[in-house]
Amino acid sequence: MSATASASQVEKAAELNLPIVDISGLRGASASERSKVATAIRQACLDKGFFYCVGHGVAASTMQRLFDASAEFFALPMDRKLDVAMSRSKANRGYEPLRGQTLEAGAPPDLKEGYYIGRDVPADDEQALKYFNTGPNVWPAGLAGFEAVTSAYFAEMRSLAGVLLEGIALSLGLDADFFTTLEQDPIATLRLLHYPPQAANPHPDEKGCGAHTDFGGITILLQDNVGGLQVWDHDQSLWLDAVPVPGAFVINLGDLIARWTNDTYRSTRHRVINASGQERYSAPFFFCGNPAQRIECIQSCLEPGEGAKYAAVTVDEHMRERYAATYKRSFD
Ligand SMILES: O=C(O)CCC(=O)C(=O)O
Ligand SMILES: [Fe+2]
Repeated sequence: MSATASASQVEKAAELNLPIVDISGLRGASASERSKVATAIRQACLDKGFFYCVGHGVAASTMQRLFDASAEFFALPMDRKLDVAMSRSKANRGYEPLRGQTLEAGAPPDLKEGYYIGRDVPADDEQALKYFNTGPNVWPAGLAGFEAVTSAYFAEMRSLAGVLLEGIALSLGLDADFFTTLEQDPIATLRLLHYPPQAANPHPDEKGCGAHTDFGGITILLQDNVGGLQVWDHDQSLWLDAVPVPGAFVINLGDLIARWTNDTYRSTRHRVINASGQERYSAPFFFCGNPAQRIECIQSCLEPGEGAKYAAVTVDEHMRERYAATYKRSFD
């Protein structure tokens, strides 16, 4: 796998009509450049709710290092992977075997294996004792560089999420710092994913990742060149291929932003079907936010006379509920 793609893949991406948004203007000081980016983000969020992001400042070599670390981990013998099983971690860190999660209710479990990394918080820290998905990471023994590479990538994603959230705030006509409290001590998860090729005769409806919406605020997805991610087109009622674009992240919004904006910005359904015959690797970074943050409809997202569709909820409550549904067990 590699972080670059062929010319034909770029052409296909252009055909797809998922917009490519260059966010470099958000990282500069010019108010008019920031506003241009905010307008492009707004259009993308009102339309498919998915876009390719370029001008993000993350080097291709950083992406490649992450893919290399991921492939090295998944190639380990199963007993070594199970030494760091997620089921042993109170903070849901570590290895999740194939078919460990069912993202689409009623469909067979997902044909993917994963590795979860988050903000490293000591187990006896007050936040770890209180909040969902908060605690220490676990690291596989004997994999030189795995912790350093994935932790550095996690830090880059956290700062890119901050830039994107500023753009999203501006795109909603809010102050650029609207999401600052959300960014404090956040729940955020980097998930390394490995999809084996689907069998020629898979179980009916079996997928790499069942159709779902993401749970959190924003997702920054790195995918390799294999393809297989599909995005639901609400207006045309069909699945669109999100063809890999070299060096670009795929950005989408999760349920928390949909709730916060009363579905002005929707949390778009997507799924993965790896029919390529090849191994597929991806790495979504889910930025969910401060667990105590209350998500309550932003008043300016309401039309005159319109009511809030969703009850107020904290990030912590919402995340526990979504994990419980897709892992079919309680996360109290
Ligand atoms: O692997 C991908 O491309 C998408 C993964 C995904 O949607 C998820 O983990 O929520
Ligand atoms: Fe997803």
